[in-house]
Amino acid sequence: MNSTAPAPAKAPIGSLRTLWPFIRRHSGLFSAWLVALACSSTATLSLPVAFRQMIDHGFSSGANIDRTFAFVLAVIVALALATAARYFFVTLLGERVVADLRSRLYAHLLDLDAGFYDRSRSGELVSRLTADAELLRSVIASSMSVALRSSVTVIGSMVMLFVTSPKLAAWALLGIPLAVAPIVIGARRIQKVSRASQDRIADANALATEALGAVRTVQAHSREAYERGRYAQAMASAVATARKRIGAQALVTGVAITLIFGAVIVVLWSGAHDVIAGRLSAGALGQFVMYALIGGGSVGALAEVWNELQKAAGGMGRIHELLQEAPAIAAPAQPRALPVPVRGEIAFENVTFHYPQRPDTAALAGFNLRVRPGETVALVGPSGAGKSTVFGMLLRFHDPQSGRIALDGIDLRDLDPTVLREALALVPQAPAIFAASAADNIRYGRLEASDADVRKAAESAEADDFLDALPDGFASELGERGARLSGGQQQRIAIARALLKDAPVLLLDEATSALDAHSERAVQTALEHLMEGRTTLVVAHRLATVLKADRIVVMDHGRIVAEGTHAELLAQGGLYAELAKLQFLD
Ligand SMILES: Nc1ncnc2c1ncn2[C@@H]1O[C@H](COP(=O)(O)OP(=O)(O)OP(=O)(O)O)[C@@H](O)[C@H]1O
Repeated sequence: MNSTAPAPAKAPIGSLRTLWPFIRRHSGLFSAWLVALACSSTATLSLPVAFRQMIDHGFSSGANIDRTFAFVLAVIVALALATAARYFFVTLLGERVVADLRSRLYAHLLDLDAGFYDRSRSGELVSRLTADAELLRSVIASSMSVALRSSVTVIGSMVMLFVTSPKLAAWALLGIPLAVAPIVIGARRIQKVSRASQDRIADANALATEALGAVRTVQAHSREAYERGRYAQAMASAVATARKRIGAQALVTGVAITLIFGAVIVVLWSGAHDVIAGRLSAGALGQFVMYALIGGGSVGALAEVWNELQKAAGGMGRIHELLQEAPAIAAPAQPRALPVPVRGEIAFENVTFHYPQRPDTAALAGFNLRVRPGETVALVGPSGAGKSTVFGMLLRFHDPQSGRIALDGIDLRDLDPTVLREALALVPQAPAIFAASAADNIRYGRLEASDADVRKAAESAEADDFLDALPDGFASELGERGARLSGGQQQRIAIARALLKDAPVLLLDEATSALDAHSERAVQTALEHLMEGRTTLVVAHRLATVLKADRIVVMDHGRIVAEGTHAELLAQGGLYAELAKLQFLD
C-alpha cells in the first residue's frame, strides 16, 4: 500500500492555454490585476530613479531635500498600494477560477457513464479534483503573477541599465547570467533532492497508515517491535535524504551570496572608477546597482516559477483531458416522453452485451425477457450469470451492442436517461449510506419530501423503530458508509428511500449476507410494502422472495435457461434445483 500521489508530470506550458476560457469569465478581476501590475512595475522601476535623485540632489540644499524625499515617499506609497491591489486581484482571481474549474469538472464527472468509471480509478479522479486544481490555484495566484511581473521587471530594468550607463550595462549583461546560472542549477538540484525527501516521508506515512489501520492484527501478532523498527528505519532514511537537501541548500545559499554580492562589488568597483573620473554621478551608480539587483532578482524568480508553471501545465492538461471526455450515455437530441402514468412494462429483445473491459465474453447473450406491468419477476442464477447486468442495462448505465431494451414500449435510447431513471427505483445489495442525517439519507429518494413523508416511508420500511432509538432520532448523523448501522438496517434505509421515490418500476438486489431472524422478517415486511403495485425485478437470494414472485427466471452465462414457478422449476430439476438446494433450502 502506498498513499504517495504520483509526482506531478511536467508538460508543455502550452497546456495552460486551456485555462484561458476560465480566466476570461472573470475579465473584470483580470483587467484590474493587469492595471495594478502595470502600476506596481512602474513604481518598482521608478524607485532607483528616486534614489538617484536622493543621492545626487538630496544632500545639497533644504528645498531639494524636501522635494526629493517627498518624491521617494510618493513612489513608495504608490508601490505599496499597487502591490496590495495586485495581490488582492490576482489571488481572488485564482480562487474564483479554480472554484469554477472544480465545479465544472465535478459536474462533468457526475455526467460520465459507467463505462468511464470502469476504466478509471476513483482515487485518481479525486486527485484531479483536489491536487491538480490546487496546483492551478497556486499557479494563478502566485506563479503566473510572478512570471508576468518578473518578465516586465527584467525587461524594464534591462532598458534602464542601458539608459543609466551603457558600458556598465554591457558588463552586467555578462555578469547577471554568470551569477544567476549556478544558483538556478543549484535550486533545480535542491528541488530534485527535496522531492526524494518527500517521497521518503510519504513511504514512512504509508507504513504508519497501514499499521495503524490494522492495529488489531499487529497487536494480535505481537508485532509492535517489528513495526516500530520498520518505522524507525523509514524515518532514518527520510532524515538521511533530508540531510542531502539541507547540505545542498546551505551550499547554494553560500554560493548565491558570494556570486551576487561579488558581481555587485565588481560593478561598483568599475563604477567607482567612473565616478572618480567624473564620467558618472554617484547617484547614477546607485541607480545602476539597484536596477541590476531588481533585474537579477527577477531572473531568479522567473527560473524558480518555471518549474511550477510546468507542473501546473501538467495538471491543467489532465483536467482538460477529463473535460474533453464525452459521456457515452446521453439524452438524444429529441428525447421521447414516457406515458403518464408509467405502466412499467419492461422488454429485453434479443439483447447482447459485452462489457467494454471484457470484449471476449458476453455478459448478456441474446437475452429476451418481458415483464408485464405490476408483475414480480425473480432472477436467479449462479454468480456471474448476468443478473446485475440486467439491472445496469435497464438503468441505461450501458447500451447493448445489439438488440433493444424498452420501457412501456419505448426504446431506452430514445429517452432522456434522467427521465428514465426517475421511473426506476433501485435497492442495491449494499446500499450507499451518505454521511448525513438519517432523514436526509431517506430523503435522497425524493429531495422535496416533507418530514412527515420521510417518517411514513421509514414506517413502511420498518426502519422507524431503530431510527427512533438513535440518540437524535431521525436527525442522527449516520456517518460515512453507514458505519453506525447493521446490514439489515442499511437495507431498510434503502427501502425507505425507494418507497419515498415511489417509482413505478422497482429493481431489487437482495442482500446475500444472512440477517438475523428479526431483521430478516422486518426486511421482508418492508419489501412487501415496497413491491405492492409496482413492476418488480428482483435478484433473489431468499426462499420467501422466490415463493412470492409471479415468475422465476433462471439465468446462466447471460441467457435464460428456465422459467416458471418454484414448484415447477424444482420438478424440472437442473440448474434451479441445484441452486435452490444451495441457496434457499438449507
Ligand atoms: N463492470 C464490469 N466490467 C467488466 N465485466 C463485468 C463488469 N460487471 C460484471 N462483469 C462481468 O459480467 C458477467 C455478469 O456479471 P453480473 O454482475 O451481471 O453477474 P451476477 O449474476 O449479478 O453475479 P453475482 O450474483 O455474483 O452478483 C460476469 O462475468 C462479470 O465478471
